[in-house]
Amino acid sequence: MKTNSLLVETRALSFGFGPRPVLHQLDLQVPAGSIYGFLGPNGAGKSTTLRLLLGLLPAPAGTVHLFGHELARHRLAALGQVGALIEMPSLYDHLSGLDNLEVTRRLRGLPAGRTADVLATVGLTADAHRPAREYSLGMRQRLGLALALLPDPELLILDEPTNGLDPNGIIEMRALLQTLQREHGKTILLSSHLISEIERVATHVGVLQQGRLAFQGSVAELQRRQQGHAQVVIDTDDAARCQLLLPVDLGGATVLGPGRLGVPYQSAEQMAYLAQQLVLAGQPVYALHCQQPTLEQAFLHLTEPAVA
Ligand SMILES: Nc1ncnc2c1ncn2[C@@H]1O[C@H](COP(=O)(O)OP(=O)(O)OP(=O)(O)O)[C@@H](O)[C@H]1O
Repeated sequence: MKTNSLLVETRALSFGFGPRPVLHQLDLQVPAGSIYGFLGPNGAGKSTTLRLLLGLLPAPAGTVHLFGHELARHRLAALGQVGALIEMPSLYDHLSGLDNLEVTRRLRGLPAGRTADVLATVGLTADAHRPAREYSLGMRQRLGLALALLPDPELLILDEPTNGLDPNGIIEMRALLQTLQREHGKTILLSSHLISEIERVATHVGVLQQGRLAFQGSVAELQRRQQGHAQVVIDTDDAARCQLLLPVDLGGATVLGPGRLGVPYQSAEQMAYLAQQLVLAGQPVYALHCQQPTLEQAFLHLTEPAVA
C-alpha cells in the first residue's frame, strides 16, 4: 500500500436525522498508518459520522470510500478490513474473556490461534479465564478492542474509547493504541471530545464543529495554524500599572496575574520594544518570553461558537 494513500475518504458527506441536518459536506481524509483524532464537542456529530462510515445509518448524501471502495456500492470490500468499537462492547458477562472471544472467532471461522494473539495484544492474557462480569470498565473496553482485532483488520474505528475510564485506564488505552499503530501497523480513527486525550497519540486531527470540519491536517499543522495567537508573557511587579503604561500600538495588554502581563505577539522587535518601554517607565522586567498556544487552546479556539 502507498504510504500516502487514504484509508477513509468522504466527499461532501451530509446527513440529517429527519429534517434536522447534523453533518454538512464533510471531506474526511484518514491517511494510511495514521492515528486520526476526530475531535469535537458533545453533539458535534462525531458518532453519527463514525456510524455512517460503518454503514450503520441510512445512506447519506455524498460518498464514503474505505480502502478505495465506495461503501454504498461495494459494502463487503469496503468494510472487509475494518474493525470497530462503537458503543460499550456487548459481552457475555457469564463467559470468560477468552470464551467471549472464542464465540466470535468460531462464528467468523477464524484460525484458532487468533484468540490468544489478541488477548496478548490487549494485555488480558492473565485475566483471560475470569468471567467478564468481573472486568473493570477499562478491561471491558480492551476486550471490546480484542473482539474488533480478531479478524486482524487494517483500520480500527473507535468511538470515544476512553470514555468513562479512570486515569490508569486512559493511560493503558493510549499505550495500546500506540502499540497497535507502531508495532501492528494499524491505522486508527478515534473520536474524542477531549484534546488532552488525543494530543499525545494522534498524528492527524479532524476538528468537527456543529457538523462541519473546522480543521483537518497533521497535529503539527494545527499548531502552526495557531501561531497567530502567540502572546508575549512579561513578568514584572505590578501588571495592572504596566498595562496602563504600554503604548496601545503594541497590542492590547491583558493582566494574567498580579505580576504577569500578556501582549499579543507581533514580532521580535515588538518584544524588544515592550521591554524597553517598561524599563524606561521605571518598571522591572524579570522575564519576557513568547508563548505559543497549546493544542488545547488551538482546539478551544476552533470550537468556540461563532460570534453572531
Ligand atoms: N438517533 C438519533 N435521532 C435523532 N437525533 C440524533 C440521533 N443520534 C444523534 N442525534 C443528534 O445528532 C447530533 C450529533 O450527535 P452525535 O452523537 O453524532 O454527536 P457526538 O459528536 O458524537 O457527540 P457525543 O460525544 O455527545 O456523542 C446531536 O444533536 C444529537 O442529538
